[in-house]
Amino acid sequence: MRKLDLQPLRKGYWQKYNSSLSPNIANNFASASFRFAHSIIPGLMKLLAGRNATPEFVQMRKMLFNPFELYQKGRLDETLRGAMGTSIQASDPYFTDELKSHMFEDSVERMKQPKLCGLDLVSLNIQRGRDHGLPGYVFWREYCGFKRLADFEDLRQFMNEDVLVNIKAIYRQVEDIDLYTGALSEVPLEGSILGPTLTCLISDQFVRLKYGDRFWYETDQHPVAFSTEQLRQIRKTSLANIICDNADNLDVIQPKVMEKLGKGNKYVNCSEIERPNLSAWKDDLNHVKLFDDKTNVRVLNLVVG
Ligand code: HEM
Repeated sequence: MRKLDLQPLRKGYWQKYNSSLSPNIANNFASASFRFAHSIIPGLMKLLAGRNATPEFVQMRKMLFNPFELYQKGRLDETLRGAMGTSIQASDPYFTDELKSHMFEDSVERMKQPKLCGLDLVSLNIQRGRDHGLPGYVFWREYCGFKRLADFEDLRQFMNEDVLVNIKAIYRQVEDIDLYTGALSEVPLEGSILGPTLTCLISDQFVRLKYGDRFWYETDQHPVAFSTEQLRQIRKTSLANIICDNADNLDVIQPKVMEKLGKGNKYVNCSEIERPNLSAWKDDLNHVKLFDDKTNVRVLNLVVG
């Protein structure tokens, strides 16, 4: 993130907009690479009634297409508390059965349709890559600048034995391996949850989304640029403040929501979390000159009256 300058700035404008880069979403990103996150989803959703309460767990199949649960008193806050206190699963080629065998199973029943078996998200992902015409894993490794793979033995350097056994049992040749299967089977890089191919393809997308975006919020290009004061206020926004402001009655939160509670990330009161002050966006009608200052006021009165 730091090397590619993907971190938000703490102050000032970001001046690396590049009009020759396309911020479009790449086919590989939507049909395979960014779906890696399906592997880190836990099968049970945690609900926490209070910070010291005993957690309750609900199978994911019961929650998909079921927002009605959240309408019950206290349920929204229990869900948010539970989600903030849940760690991700390992990013690997293994998935919860809730997504592999039971996806949307209960929602069909709720719609009073005859009971069907659930869907398999992993098969859908692999199939989606194929019907979008994605070349195989071997192609994408080369695309990322890695050495061309000649056979299954070449996979040993970056895949574990158990994974390799499965891959060899399913695919006839190394060129047949789907991008989704191959990329998720790589051992993650040190300090990361992604292997080399996913790191390459996902960072390519994020670089283009930022560098190729003429409206990037930190741009200094007029007329789209925010004022320095507006930017200062935007930088006070955090996921913690958004959750506090939108929950029903959440009293405390960890400031770094996506990180575990602990030293350096202890509960603080929602009222103590910094928030942006929106007065930096207040219009000063005296500056909107239609003819002169006097007529401006009269025109507005006419419209209102
Ligand atoms: C409970 C959580 C989730 C469920 C049940 C879910 C389910 C799905 C389903 C059913 C599809 C369409 C599959 C197809 O027919 O091609 C899909 C697509 C996708 N998912 Fe997920 N997903 C979840 C979470 C996530 C997360 C956390 C990420 C990434 C951070 C993600 C990334 C994607 C992407 C990039 C697509 C393709 C979107 C597109 O091209 O329009 N999903 N997901």
